[in-house]
Amino acid sequence: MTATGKAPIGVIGAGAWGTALAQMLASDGREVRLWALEPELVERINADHRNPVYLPSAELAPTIRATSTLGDLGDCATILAVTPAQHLGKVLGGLRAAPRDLVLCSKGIEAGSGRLMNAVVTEAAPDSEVAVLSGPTFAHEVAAGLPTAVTLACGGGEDQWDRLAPAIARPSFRPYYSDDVVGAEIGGSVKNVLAIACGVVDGLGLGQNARAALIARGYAEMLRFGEALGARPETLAGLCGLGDLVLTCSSTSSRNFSLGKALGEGQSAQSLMADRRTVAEGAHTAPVLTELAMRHGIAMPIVAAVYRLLGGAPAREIVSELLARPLRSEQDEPGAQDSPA
Ligand SMILES: NC(=O)c1ccc[n+]([C@@H]2O[C@H](COP(=O)([O-])OP(=O)(O)OC[C@H]3O[C@@H](n4cnc5c(N)ncnc54)[C@H](O)[C@@H]3O)[C@@H](O)[C@H]2O)c1
Ligand SMILES: O=P(O)(O)OC[C@H](O)CO
Repeated sequence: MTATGKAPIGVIGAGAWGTALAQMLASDGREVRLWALEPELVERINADHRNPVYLPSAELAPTIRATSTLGDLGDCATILAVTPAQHLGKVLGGLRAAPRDLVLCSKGIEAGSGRLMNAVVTEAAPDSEVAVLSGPTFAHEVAAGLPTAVTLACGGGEDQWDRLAPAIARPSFRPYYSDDVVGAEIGGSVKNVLAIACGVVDGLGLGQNARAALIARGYAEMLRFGEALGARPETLAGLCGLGDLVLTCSSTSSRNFSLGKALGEGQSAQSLMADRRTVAEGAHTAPVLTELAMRHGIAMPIVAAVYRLLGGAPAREIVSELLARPLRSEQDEPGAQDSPA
Protein backbone atom coordinates (compact mmCIF):
# COMPACT_ATOMS: atom_id res chain seq x y z
CA MET A 1 0.00 0.00 0.00
CA THR A 2 1.01 3.58 -0.58
CA ALA A 3 0.40 6.92 1.17
CA THR A 4 -3.09 7.07 -0.41
CA GLY A 5 -3.95 3.67 1.05
CA LYS A 6 -4.43 2.34 -2.47
CA ALA A 7 -2.23 -0.30 -4.06
CA PRO A 8 0.11 1.00 -6.78
CA ILE A 9 -0.67 0.02 -10.35
CA GLY A 10 1.97 -0.85 -12.92
CA VAL A 11 1.96 0.16 -16.59
CA ILE A 12 4.40 -1.44 -19.00
CA GLY A 13 5.06 0.73 -22.03
CA ALA A 14 5.37 4.52 -22.04
CA GLY A 15 4.18 5.26 -25.55
CA ALA A 16 1.16 7.51 -25.99
CA TRP A 17 -1.30 4.92 -24.71
CA GLY A 18 0.67 3.66 -21.70
CA THR A 19 1.35 7.26 -20.67
CA ALA A 20 -2.31 8.25 -21.06
CA LEU A 21 -3.45 5.24 -19.05
CA ALA A 22 -0.91 6.04 -16.34
CA GLN A 23 -2.24 9.61 -16.19
CA MET A 24 -5.86 8.41 -16.07
CA LEU A 25 -5.04 5.97 -13.24
CA ALA A 26 -3.11 8.63 -11.32
CA SER A 27 -5.94 11.15 -11.62
CA ASP A 28 -7.24 10.15 -8.16
CA GLY A 29 -3.82 10.37 -6.49
CA ARG A 30 -3.01 6.71 -7.09
CA GLU A 31 0.66 5.77 -7.39
CA VAL A 32 1.54 4.44 -10.80
CA ARG A 33 4.82 2.82 -11.83
CA LEU A 34 5.41 3.36 -15.53
CA TRP A 35 7.99 1.20 -17.28
CA ALA A 36 9.61 2.83 -20.31
CA LEU A 37 12.03 1.25 -22.73
CA GLU A 38 14.09 4.42 -23.16
CA PRO A 39 16.17 5.47 -20.07
CA GLU A 40 16.26 9.09 -21.27
CA LEU A 41 12.47 9.11 -21.36
CA VAL A 42 12.37 7.81 -17.78
CA GLU A 43 14.49 10.79 -16.75
CA ARG A 44 12.28 13.27 -18.61
CA ILE A 45 9.04 11.90 -17.14
CA ASN A 46 10.38 11.93 -13.58
CA ALA A 47 12.01 15.36 -13.87
CA ASP A 48 9.44 17.28 -15.93
CA HIS A 49 6.25 15.20 -15.52
CA ARG A 50 5.87 15.12 -19.27
CA ASN A 51 6.45 12.57 -22.01
CA PRO A 52 7.86 14.81 -24.75
CA VAL A 53 8.39 11.93 -27.18
CA TYR A 54 5.05 10.14 -27.30
CA LEU A 55 2.46 12.32 -25.56
CA PRO A 56 3.75 15.90 -25.45
CA SER A 57 0.30 17.44 -24.87
CA ALA A 58 -0.18 15.95 -21.39
CA GLU A 59 0.96 17.22 -18.02
CA LEU A 60 1.52 14.15 -15.87
CA ALA A 61 0.68 13.62 -12.21
CA PRO A 62 3.65 13.55 -9.80
CA THR A 63 2.46 10.18 -8.48
CA ILE A 64 3.56 8.60 -11.76
CA ARG A 65 7.10 7.28 -11.34
CA ALA A 66 8.83 6.11 -14.48
CA THR A 67 11.44 3.37 -14.45
CA SER A 68 13.34 1.24 -16.92
CA THR A 69 13.59 -1.63 -14.43
CA LEU A 70 10.70 -4.07 -14.59
CA GLY A 71 11.51 -5.25 -11.07
CA ASP A 72 10.28 -1.85 -9.80
CA LEU A 73 6.75 -3.05 -10.62
CA GLY A 74 7.18 -6.05 -8.32
CA ASP A 75 4.71 -4.73 -5.71
CA CYS A 76 1.96 -4.09 -8.25
CA ALA A 77 -0.86 -6.65 -8.11
CA THR A 78 -2.31 -5.13 -11.27
CA ILE A 79 -0.19 -4.38 -14.32
CA LEU A 80 -1.37 -2.95 -17.63
CA ALA A 81 0.61 -4.22 -20.63
CA VAL A 82 0.80 -1.48 -23.27
CA THR A 83 3.80 -2.05 -25.54
CA PRO A 84 3.32 -2.44 -29.30
CA ALA A 85 1.98 -5.94 -29.88
CA GLN A 86 5.07 -7.30 -31.62
CA HIS A 87 7.28 -6.45 -28.61
CA LEU A 88 4.93 -7.61 -25.88
CA GLY A 89 6.12 -11.20 -25.42
CA LYS A 90 9.76 -10.20 -25.17
CA VAL A 91 9.13 -7.38 -22.70
CA LEU A 92 6.84 -9.45 -20.48
CA GLY A 93 9.43 -12.22 -20.52
CA GLY A 94 11.50 -9.92 -18.30
CA LEU A 95 8.92 -9.96 -15.48
CA ARG A 96 10.36 -11.76 -12.47
CA ALA A 97 7.14 -11.94 -10.45
CA ALA A 98 3.76 -12.38 -12.14
CA PRO A 99 1.14 -9.85 -11.02
CA ARG A 100 -2.24 -11.19 -10.00
CA ASP A 101 -3.93 -9.37 -12.90
CA LEU A 102 -2.34 -8.55 -16.24
CA VAL A 103 -4.47 -6.24 -18.33
CA LEU A 104 -3.66 -6.34 -22.02
CA CYS A 105 -4.09 -2.95 -23.69
CA SER A 106 -2.14 -3.49 -26.93
CA LYS A 107 -4.06 -4.13 -30.16
CA GLY A 108 -2.51 -6.60 -32.55
CA ILE A 109 -1.81 -10.19 -33.54
CA GLU A 110 1.60 -11.82 -33.24
CA ALA A 111 3.33 -11.92 -36.63
CA GLY A 112 4.60 -15.34 -37.61
CA SER A 113 2.66 -17.39 -35.08
CA GLY A 114 -0.74 -15.73 -35.65
CA ARG A 115 -1.39 -15.90 -31.90
CA LEU A 116 -3.73 -13.45 -30.27
CA MET A 117 -1.97 -11.39 -27.63
CA ASN A 118 -3.78 -13.04 -24.72
CA ALA A 119 -1.96 -16.26 -25.63
CA VAL A 120 1.33 -14.36 -25.74
CA VAL A 121 0.64 -12.84 -22.32
CA THR A 122 -0.43 -16.15 -20.83
CA GLU A 123 2.77 -17.80 -22.01
CA ALA A 124 4.91 -15.00 -20.56
CA ALA A 125 3.04 -14.80 -17.25
CA PRO A 126 1.20 -18.10 -16.71
CA ASP A 127 0.40 -17.31 -13.08
CA SER A 128 -1.43 -14.08 -13.89
CA GLU A 129 -5.09 -13.75 -14.80
CA VAL A 130 -5.45 -11.98 -18.13
CA ALA A 131 -7.96 -9.28 -18.97
CA VAL A 132 -8.28 -7.16 -22.12
CA LEU A 133 -8.96 -3.42 -22.05
CA SER A 134 -10.03 -2.18 -25.47
CA GLY A 135 -12.29 0.42 -27.01
CA PRO A 136 -12.47 3.80 -28.74
CA THR A 137 -9.64 5.55 -26.95
CA PHE A 138 -7.42 8.21 -28.44
CA ALA A 139 -4.60 8.59 -25.92
CA HIS A 140 -4.53 12.40 -25.87
CA GLU A 141 -8.25 12.53 -25.00
CA VAL A 142 -7.91 10.03 -22.14
CA ALA A 143 -4.91 11.93 -20.77
CA ALA A 144 -6.95 15.14 -20.90
CA GLY A 145 -9.69 13.52 -18.81
CA LEU A 146 -12.30 13.54 -21.58
CA PRO A 147 -15.12 10.98 -21.14
CA THR A 148 -14.17 7.54 -22.44
CA ALA A 149 -15.77 4.09 -22.25
CA VAL A 150 -14.04 0.76 -22.86
CA THR A 151 -14.68 -2.95 -22.81
CA LEU A 152 -12.87 -4.70 -19.95
CA ALA A 153 -12.96 -8.37 -20.84
CA CYS A 154 -11.99 -10.47 -17.85
CA GLY A 155 -10.65 -13.98 -18.49
CA GLY A 156 -11.09 -14.52 -14.75
CA GLY A 157 -14.80 -13.66 -14.98
CA GLU A 158 -16.73 -11.64 -12.44
CA ASP A 159 -14.28 -12.23 -9.59
CA GLN A 160 -11.56 -10.57 -11.62
CA TRP A 161 -13.94 -7.77 -12.67
CA ASP A 162 -14.72 -7.13 -8.99
CA ARG A 163 -11.00 -6.53 -8.40
CA LEU A 164 -10.23 -4.64 -11.59
CA ALA A 165 -13.24 -2.37 -12.09
CA PRO A 166 -12.65 -0.28 -8.94
CA ALA A 167 -8.92 -0.15 -9.65
CA ILE A 168 -9.37 1.06 -13.23
CA ALA A 169 -12.63 3.05 -13.36
CA ARG A 170 -12.46 6.80 -12.85
CA PRO A 171 -15.22 9.43 -13.15
CA SER A 172 -14.34 10.01 -16.82
CA PHE A 173 -13.13 6.50 -17.63
CA ARG A 174 -15.85 3.89 -17.69
CA PRO A 175 -15.14 0.19 -18.22
CA TYR A 176 -17.95 -2.18 -19.24
CA TYR A 177 -17.77 -5.84 -18.21
CA SER A 178 -17.33 -8.71 -20.62
CA ASP A 179 -15.81 -12.16 -20.29
CA ASP A 180 -15.13 -12.42 -24.03
CA VAL A 181 -11.37 -11.94 -24.12
CA VAL A 182 -11.06 -13.16 -27.71
CA GLY A 183 -13.82 -10.85 -28.95
CA ALA A 184 -12.31 -7.81 -27.22
CA GLU A 185 -8.95 -8.53 -28.78
CA ILE A 186 -10.21 -9.19 -32.28
CA GLY A 187 -12.23 -5.97 -32.37
CA GLY A 188 -9.17 -3.86 -31.57
CA SER A 189 -6.74 -5.62 -33.88
CA VAL A 190 -8.98 -5.87 -36.95
CA LYS A 191 -10.21 -2.28 -36.79
CA ASN A 192 -6.63 -1.02 -37.11
CA VAL A 193 -6.34 -2.62 -40.55
CA LEU A 194 -9.75 -1.29 -41.60
CA ALA A 195 -8.72 2.21 -40.46
CA ILE A 196 -5.82 2.09 -42.93
CA ALA A 197 -8.33 1.26 -45.68
CA CYS A 198 -10.55 4.18 -44.67
CA GLY A 199 -7.54 6.48 -44.71
CA VAL A 200 -6.78 5.34 -48.26
CA VAL A 201 -10.33 6.22 -49.32
CA ASP A 202 -9.85 9.67 -47.79
CA GLY A 203 -6.45 10.13 -49.41
CA LEU A 204 -7.86 9.21 -52.80
CA GLY A 205 -10.75 11.63 -52.32
CA LEU A 206 -13.37 8.92 -52.85
CA GLY A 207 -15.96 10.54 -50.62
CA GLN A 208 -17.91 9.79 -47.47
CA ASN A 209 -20.29 7.27 -49.07
CA ALA A 210 -17.29 5.10 -49.84
CA ARG A 211 -15.97 5.44 -46.32
CA ALA A 212 -19.30 4.42 -44.78
CA ALA A 213 -19.47 1.45 -47.14
CA LEU A 214 -15.95 0.42 -46.10
CA ILE A 215 -16.82 0.66 -42.42
CA ALA A 216 -19.93 -1.51 -42.88
CA ARG A 217 -18.25 -4.08 -45.14
CA GLY A 218 -15.15 -4.06 -42.93
CA TYR A 219 -17.32 -4.71 -39.91
CA ALA A 220 -18.77 -7.73 -41.74
CA GLU A 221 -15.18 -8.99 -42.16
CA MET A 222 -14.51 -8.44 -38.47
CA LEU A 223 -17.65 -10.40 -37.56
CA ARG A 224 -16.78 -13.31 -39.86
CA PHE A 225 -13.24 -13.53 -38.53
CA GLY A 226 -14.35 -13.13 -34.92
CA GLU A 227 -16.99 -15.81 -35.13
CA ALA A 228 -14.51 -18.25 -36.67
CA LEU A 229 -12.16 -17.70 -33.72
CA GLY A 230 -14.87 -17.95 -31.07
CA ALA A 231 -15.66 -14.27 -30.46
CA ARG A 232 -19.25 -13.38 -29.65
CA PRO A 233 -20.95 -11.07 -32.19
CA GLU A 234 -22.40 -8.92 -29.42
CA THR A 235 -18.88 -8.20 -28.17
CA LEU A 236 -17.88 -7.01 -31.62
CA ALA A 237 -21.01 -4.84 -31.77
CA GLY A 238 -19.79 -3.05 -28.64
CA LEU A 239 -17.10 -0.56 -27.68
CA CYS A 240 -14.12 -2.75 -28.54
CA GLY A 241 -15.42 -3.58 -32.04
CA LEU A 242 -17.86 -1.29 -33.80
CA GLY A 243 -17.19 1.58 -31.36
CA ASP A 244 -13.46 1.57 -32.01
CA LEU A 245 -13.97 0.98 -35.73
CA VAL A 246 -16.08 4.11 -36.05
CA LEU A 247 -13.58 6.22 -34.08
CA THR A 248 -10.46 5.05 -35.84
CA CYS A 249 -11.98 5.13 -39.32
CA SER A 250 -13.10 8.74 -39.00
CA SER A 251 -10.14 10.77 -37.80
CA THR A 252 -6.62 11.76 -38.69
CA SER A 253 -5.90 11.50 -34.95
CA SER A 254 -5.56 7.80 -35.76
CA ARG A 255 -2.07 6.76 -36.81
CA ASN A 256 -3.57 3.92 -38.84
CA PHE A 257 -6.01 6.21 -40.67
CA SER A 258 -3.22 8.74 -41.31
CA LEU A 259 -0.95 6.04 -42.70
CA GLY A 260 -3.71 4.97 -45.09
CA LYS A 261 -4.41 8.58 -46.09
CA ALA A 262 -0.75 9.08 -46.99
CA LEU A 263 -0.83 5.87 -49.03
CA GLY A 264 -3.95 7.09 -50.83
CA GLU A 265 -2.22 10.41 -51.55
CA GLY A 266 0.50 8.48 -53.34
CA GLN A 267 3.32 8.19 -50.80
CA SER A 268 5.16 4.88 -50.81
CA ALA A 269 4.49 2.33 -48.10
CA GLN A 270 8.20 1.69 -47.75
CA SER A 271 9.07 5.31 -47.03
CA LEU A 272 6.07 5.71 -44.70
CA MET A 273 7.13 2.69 -42.63
CA ALA A 274 10.85 3.52 -42.55
CA ASP A 275 12.06 5.21 -39.36
CA ARG A 276 8.56 5.35 -37.85
CA ARG A 277 8.82 6.07 -34.15
CA THR A 278 5.13 5.68 -33.37
CA VAL A 279 3.30 2.47 -34.11
CA ALA A 280 0.54 1.94 -36.70
CA GLU A 281 -0.44 -1.56 -35.58
CA GLY A 282 -2.62 -2.21 -38.61
CA ALA A 283 0.47 -2.37 -40.82
CA HIS A 284 1.83 -5.25 -38.71
CA THR A 285 -1.56 -6.92 -38.34
CA ALA A 286 -2.57 -6.88 -42.04
CA PRO A 287 -0.15 -9.60 -43.25
CA VAL A 288 -0.80 -12.02 -40.38
CA LEU A 289 -4.54 -11.37 -40.46
CA THR A 290 -4.67 -12.01 -44.20
CA GLU A 291 -2.84 -15.28 -43.65
CA LEU A 292 -5.12 -16.31 -40.78
CA ALA A 293 -8.20 -15.52 -42.88
CA MET A 294 -6.88 -17.72 -45.69
CA ARG A 295 -6.08 -20.49 -43.21
CA HIS A 296 -9.60 -20.38 -41.77
CA GLY A 297 -11.30 -19.98 -45.15
CA ILE A 298 -12.76 -16.56 -44.32
CA ALA A 299 -13.16 -13.87 -46.98
CA MET A 300 -11.56 -10.62 -45.83
CA PRO A 301 -11.09 -8.73 -49.10
CA ILE A 302 -10.57 -5.31 -47.48
CA VAL A 303 -7.93 -6.65 -45.11
CA ALA A 304 -6.21 -8.45 -47.99
CA ALA A 305 -6.30 -5.23 -50.04
CA VAL A 306 -4.55 -3.34 -47.24
CA TYR A 307 -1.91 -6.04 -47.12
CA ARG A 308 -1.26 -5.64 -50.85
CA LEU A 309 -1.16 -1.86 -50.56
CA LEU A 310 1.45 -2.08 -47.85
CA GLY A 311 3.44 -4.33 -50.17
CA GLY A 312 3.50 -1.53 -52.75
CA ALA A 313 0.43 -2.19 -54.94
CA PRO A 314 -1.04 1.05 -56.34
CA ALA A 315 -4.06 2.31 -54.37
CA ARG A 316 -6.29 3.09 -57.36
CA GLU A 317 -5.73 -0.35 -58.83
CA ILE A 318 -6.64 -2.02 -55.53
CA VAL A 319 -9.82 0.03 -55.21
CA SER A 320 -10.85 -0.85 -58.79
CA GLU A 321 -10.38 -4.52 -58.01
CA LEU A 322 -12.50 -4.27 -54.86
CA LEU A 323 -15.28 -2.52 -56.80
CA ALA A 324 -15.17 -5.15 -59.54
CA ARG A 325 -15.85 -8.07 -57.20
CA PRO A 326 -18.97 -10.10 -58.05
CA LEU A 327 -22.29 -8.65 -56.88
CA ARG A 328 -23.86 -10.62 -54.04
CA SER A 329 -26.19 -10.52 -51.06
CA GLU A 330 -25.03 -8.33 -48.18
CA GLN A 331 -25.43 -11.25 -45.78
CA ASP A 332 -23.49 -13.64 -47.98
CA GLU A 333 -20.58 -15.39 -46.32
CA PRO A 334 -18.28 -16.25 -49.20
CA GLY A 335 -15.15 -18.33 -48.74
CA ALA A 336 -11.60 -17.08 -48.76
CA GLN A 337 -11.24 -17.95 -52.44
CA ASP A 338 -13.16 -14.72 -53.12
CA SER A 339 -10.43 -12.75 -51.43
CA PRO A 340 -7.98 -11.04 -53.78
CA ALA A 341 -5.09 -11.97 -51.49
N1 LIG B 1 -2.11 5.69 -28.93
C1 LIG B 1 -3.38 5.37 -28.70
O1 LIG B 1 -4.26 6.23 -28.74
C2 LIG B 1 -3.76 3.93 -28.40
C3 LIG B 1 -5.03 3.69 -27.89
C4 LIG B 1 -5.41 2.37 -27.61
C5 LIG B 1 -4.51 1.33 -27.84
N2 LIG B 1 -3.27 1.62 -28.34
C6 LIG B 1 -2.37 0.48 -28.51
O2 LIG B 1 -1.34 0.56 -27.53
C7 LIG B 1 -0.15 -0.07 -28.01
C8 LIG B 1 1.02 0.87 -27.80
O3 LIG B 1 0.81 1.99 -28.64
P1 LIG B 1 1.24 3.46 -28.24
O4 LIG B 1 0.35 4.38 -29.00
O5 LIG B 1 1.30 3.63 -26.79
O6 LIG B 1 2.74 3.53 -28.83
P2 LIG B 1 3.49 4.80 -29.46
O7 LIG B 1 3.38 4.73 -30.93
O8 LIG B 1 3.04 6.06 -28.82
O9 LIG B 1 4.99 4.55 -29.03
C9 LIG B 1 5.76 3.48 -29.51
C10 LIG B 1 6.15 2.64 -28.33
O10 LIG B 1 6.90 1.52 -28.80
C11 LIG B 1 7.91 1.28 -27.86
N3 LIG B 1 8.94 0.44 -28.45
C12 LIG B 1 9.67 0.66 -29.56
N4 LIG B 1 10.54 -0.35 -29.75
C13 LIG B 1 10.33 -1.23 -28.74
C14 LIG B 1 10.92 -2.46 -28.36
N5 LIG B 1 11.90 -3.01 -29.08
N6 LIG B 1 10.47 -3.08 -27.25
C15 LIG B 1 9.47 -2.54 -26.51
N7 LIG B 1 8.88 -1.38 -26.82
C16 LIG B 1 9.31 -0.73 -27.91
C17 LIG B 1 8.38 2.65 -27.49
O11 LIG B 1 9.14 2.62 -26.31
C18 LIG B 1 7.03 3.33 -27.31
O12 LIG B 1 6.54 3.10 -26.01
C19 LIG B 1 -0.43 -0.42 -29.48
O13 LIG B 1 -0.78 -1.78 -29.57
C20 LIG B 1 -1.63 0.45 -29.84
O14 LIG B 1 -2.43 -0.13 -30.84
C21 LIG B 1 -2.87 2.87 -28.61
O1 LIG C 1 -3.93 5.90 -33.55
P1 LIG C 1 -4.40 4.49 -33.78
O2 LIG C 1 -4.86 4.27 -35.18
O3 LIG C 1 -3.38 3.50 -33.30
O4 LIG C 1 -5.70 4.27 -32.88
C1 LIG C 1 -5.63 4.50 -31.50
C2 LIG C 1 -6.69 3.71 -30.75
O5 LIG C 1 -6.58 2.34 -31.01
C3 LIG C 1 -8.08 4.20 -30.99
O6 LIG C 1 -8.98 3.48 -30.17
